[in-house]
Amino acid sequence: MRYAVLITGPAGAGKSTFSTAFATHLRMARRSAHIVNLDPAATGDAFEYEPAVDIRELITLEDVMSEMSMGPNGGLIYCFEYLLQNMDWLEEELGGYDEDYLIIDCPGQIELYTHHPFLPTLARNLQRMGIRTCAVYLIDSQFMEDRYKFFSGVLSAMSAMVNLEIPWINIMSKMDLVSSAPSSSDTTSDEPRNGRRTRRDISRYLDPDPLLLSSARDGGRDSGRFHELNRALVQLIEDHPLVSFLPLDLTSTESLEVVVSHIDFTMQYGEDEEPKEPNDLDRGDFFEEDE
Ligand SMILES: Nc1nc2c(ncn2[C@@H]2O[C@H](COP(=O)(O)OP(=O)(O)OP(=O)(O)O)[C@@H](O)[C@H]2O)c(=O)[nH]1
Repeated sequence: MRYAVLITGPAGAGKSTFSTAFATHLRMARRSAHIVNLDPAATGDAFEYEPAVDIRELITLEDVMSEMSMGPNGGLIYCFEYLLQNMDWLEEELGGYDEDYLIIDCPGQIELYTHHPFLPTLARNLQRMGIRTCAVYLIDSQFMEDRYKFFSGVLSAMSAMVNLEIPWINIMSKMDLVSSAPSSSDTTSDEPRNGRRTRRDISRYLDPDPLLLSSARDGGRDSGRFHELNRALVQLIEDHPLVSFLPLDLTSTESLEVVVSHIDFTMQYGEDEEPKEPNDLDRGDFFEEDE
């Protein structure tokens, strides 16, 4: 059995960094892992490992922009459509990897996740090739600094999940940038105190609490029609609680291990091994000392 993890998420969410850390972790556990680069705009030194398969060997954004006189956005879409027309190239490139873990680093263009058919078609093709596939969707922990930005991230994750229809894990990346030190006594407010968030604050973002939106007090912004829009979003998230996030702190081996365990479980990696119970998997030590 071959396994593929699509590493998705908006630009700068940490996809390439996570792909490298993930590959290193699997290799240290003596598992065979390879990075597949599907970003035709990736710069030469984007990867610590040479990608085993690289879309830039088929087509690069630079060539499309210069030869077709296209801008960067149109050029990227052209590259993905070109790849879809050349799935036999990808199939051939992946053909040599049996019983391997393929870590597929996807581009950060948000259209790809919300409405473009590229990723659903790619996922169907991978499954047709007999590759068990799941996706992780990263959003940057800095989204937690602004609730409106955060909920736009939640909605983008929800939209991408619905669009892709494969097993799915949402990840809050760059948790090393978030201080989770508990404040002395008050853990009821969701506002950071002295610039530091409490663990309770963080849990309200990992399991998105729609009340964060309805309790927003941002001056004139939450009046009138904007307030109505927020209420509608709160209702949507309450009615469809599809999105929760696993925290990822790449400075902690344990945090990475927890994320990898969830990915393994989602794909039922190694069917011959003892099946894992979902309850055996927690979200690491973010809340261990809480309460
Ligand atoms: N502090 C911290 N920085 C990170 C982490 N992951 C990535 N970064 C930084 O965030 C920036 C973007 O990281 P990338 O891994 O290139 O993000 P990406 O999602 O692949 O970006 P695109 O391919 O452009 O969409 C880089 O400056 C990284 O060094 C992390 O876990 N912690």
